[in-house]
Amino acid sequence: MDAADMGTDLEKVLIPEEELQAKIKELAGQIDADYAGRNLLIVGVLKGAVMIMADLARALHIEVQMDWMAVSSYGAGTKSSGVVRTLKDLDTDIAGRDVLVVEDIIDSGLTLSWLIHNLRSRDPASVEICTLLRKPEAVKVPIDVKYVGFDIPNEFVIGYGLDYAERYRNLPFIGTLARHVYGAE
Ligand SMILES: O=P(O)(O)OC[C@H]1O[C@H](OP(=O)(O)OP(=O)(O)O)[C@H](O)[C@@H]1O
Ligand SMILES: Nc1nc2[nH]cnc2c(=O)[nH]1
Ligand SMILES: [Mg+2]
Repeated sequence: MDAADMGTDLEKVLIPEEELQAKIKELAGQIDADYAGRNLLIVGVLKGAVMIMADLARALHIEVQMDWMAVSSYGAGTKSSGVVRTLKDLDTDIAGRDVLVVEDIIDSGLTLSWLIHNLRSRDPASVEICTLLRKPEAVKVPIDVKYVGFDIPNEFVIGYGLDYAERYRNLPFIGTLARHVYGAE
């Protein structure tokens, strides 16, 4: 799916595909350097982080293991409920492991602050965060993030894993939606 397939639903492209891919290579270079000689587990947060996990993992030169958690704090729309639920836990025992949580976006920070707290209670050697996007103006819970792709304005974005009511995850860029798509919300 691309901009042309969206008709009038697309308001604007915020971060084009080439910029995303260049940034992911840059992040991978930093992670390669920081975790050289270690045994890193990267943890993707379903479903939004699927694209960044897939591209980041392939851009890394170090060997990593991959696991997934599914947590949800958002309903069908654009507002966080503030209540985080575990929908799928890790398959891996992370005690003593170096863990890097990979996320698509930090908005309020509620999802990751809950998740990091949850993972730290399992006695890992280290837990760090890599997020493709962050909204500095929206953050309600400050979070220590080691790797950030882009700081973006406080707008609801879609594409590259990020959905609106489960739509538009399969766009290769980050964009914003035209007002008419949200309807009466
Ligand atoms: O910082 P926050 O305000 O908590 O928002 C960020 C989280 O919200 C989205 O996930 P969502 O819960 O919508 O599920 P999804 O990844 O399956 O789309 C996004 O992928 C992050 O995980
Ligand atoms: N699609 C999408 N999901 C989010 N979850 C938290 N913030 C956002 C956002 O801006 N877009
Ligand atoms: Mg998510």
